[in-house]
Amino acid sequence: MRQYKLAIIKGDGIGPEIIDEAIKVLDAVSSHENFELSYSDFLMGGAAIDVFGEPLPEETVQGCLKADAILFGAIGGEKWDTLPREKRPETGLLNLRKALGVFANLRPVSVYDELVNASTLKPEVLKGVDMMVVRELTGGIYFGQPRAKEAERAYNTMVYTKEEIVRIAKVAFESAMKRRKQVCSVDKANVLEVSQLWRETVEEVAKEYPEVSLSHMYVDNAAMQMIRNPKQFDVVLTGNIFGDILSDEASMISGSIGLLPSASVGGQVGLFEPIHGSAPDITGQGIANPIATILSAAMMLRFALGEESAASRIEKAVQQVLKEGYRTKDLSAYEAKEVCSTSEIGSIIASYVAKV
Ligand SMILES: NC(=O)C1=CN([C@@H]2O[C@H](COP(=O)(O)OP(=O)(O)OC[C@H]3O[C@@H](n4cnc5c(N)ncnc54)[C@H](O)[C@@H]3O)[C@@H](O)[C@H]2O)C=CC1
Ligand SMILES: CC(C)CC(=O)C(=O)O
Ligand SMILES: [Mg+2]
Repeated sequence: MRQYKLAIIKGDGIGPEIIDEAIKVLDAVSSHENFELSYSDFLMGGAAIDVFGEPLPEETVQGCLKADAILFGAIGGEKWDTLPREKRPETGLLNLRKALGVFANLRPVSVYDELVNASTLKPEVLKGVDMMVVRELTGGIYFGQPRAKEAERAYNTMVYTKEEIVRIAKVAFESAMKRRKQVCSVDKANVLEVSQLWRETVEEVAKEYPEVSLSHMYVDNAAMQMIRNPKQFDVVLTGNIFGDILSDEASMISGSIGLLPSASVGGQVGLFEPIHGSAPDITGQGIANPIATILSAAMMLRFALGEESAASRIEKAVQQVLKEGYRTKDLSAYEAKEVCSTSEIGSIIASYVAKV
């Protein structure tokens, strides 16, 4: 029997609630598809600060490096917000991504027919949206030096090397080759030198992919175009901060940030994480939507473990459950037959895995 070792990082806030549901679904699909998963828990973020005094213990990095894949919930919360930057949960996540070398974050955005009314956008604008945001994840302004916060002045630096741009651009073009063969590179080349290098380099990489059409868009326009006409996008290639912001925006095309999964790849081991954070405002209420995490687990099965059939079984189960009108609170206003708790919808999806 095929066996895989997973590192599990539940994290903070709703992290443990949503990961528990993803594991329920993984257990259901593995028994059905005849492979075995073993889980090892590791601490990170605020949970690790409380135990070890640091957000990313070495034990967690080593455990992750030994795993076949990592499933991650979310980190952060008010309790740790006053700590200096190096000690914060968010820095732990950035450092984990860097330590794993996962420079490419793939964030697919699509619209379920059943949720077409869940967005504030019109159904005709939404129907058929299918885009892939390819976000650079281990460079840019979140990592650049120098950085400092002084009493009267603070600064960060956005840096990209040509090598970093080439490798993420290749991921975007390879993705486009399997899709509708269009890449829209999003930058701010009208004001930022780093974006000028980004644009020139993406142009160079494009020459290796003559079948793919490349366009460029400034990030402010891209934010507007995503709402005006999201169907125009196939692959959106962008840097760390722009991709972070645009993908949260894009989640509202789907209807809720609780729906969007992601795969952080390109390193030794893949990290699979919902795009949202730890949602302290709803923690412990049993109302978080676990679908983004469940779909991240599906991406993990596909990209890290090569279990395509299991991955698509999970995706079909999620679709069927939404079709039948089961909704968590974030989506409850939209043709809900039944409003479910986090745990209820996880169990329903797990039970549908065998039926689809
Ligand atoms: N990958 C990660 O672990 C991330 C961590 N964070 C951290 O999370 C904390 C909260 O950050 P926010 O800016 O509030 O962003 P957030 O993504 O945690 O929440 C934004 C809003 O979306 C809602 N939401 C998020 N996930 C949901 C889900 N699965 N189901 C239903 N509703 C959901 C929340 O209730 C909140 O109203 C901060 O400490 C932040 O630094 C933020 C983003 C990513
Ligand atoms: C620590 C943050 C950069 C996390 C975040 O918002 C994200 O990766 O989407
Ligand atoms: Mg974000």
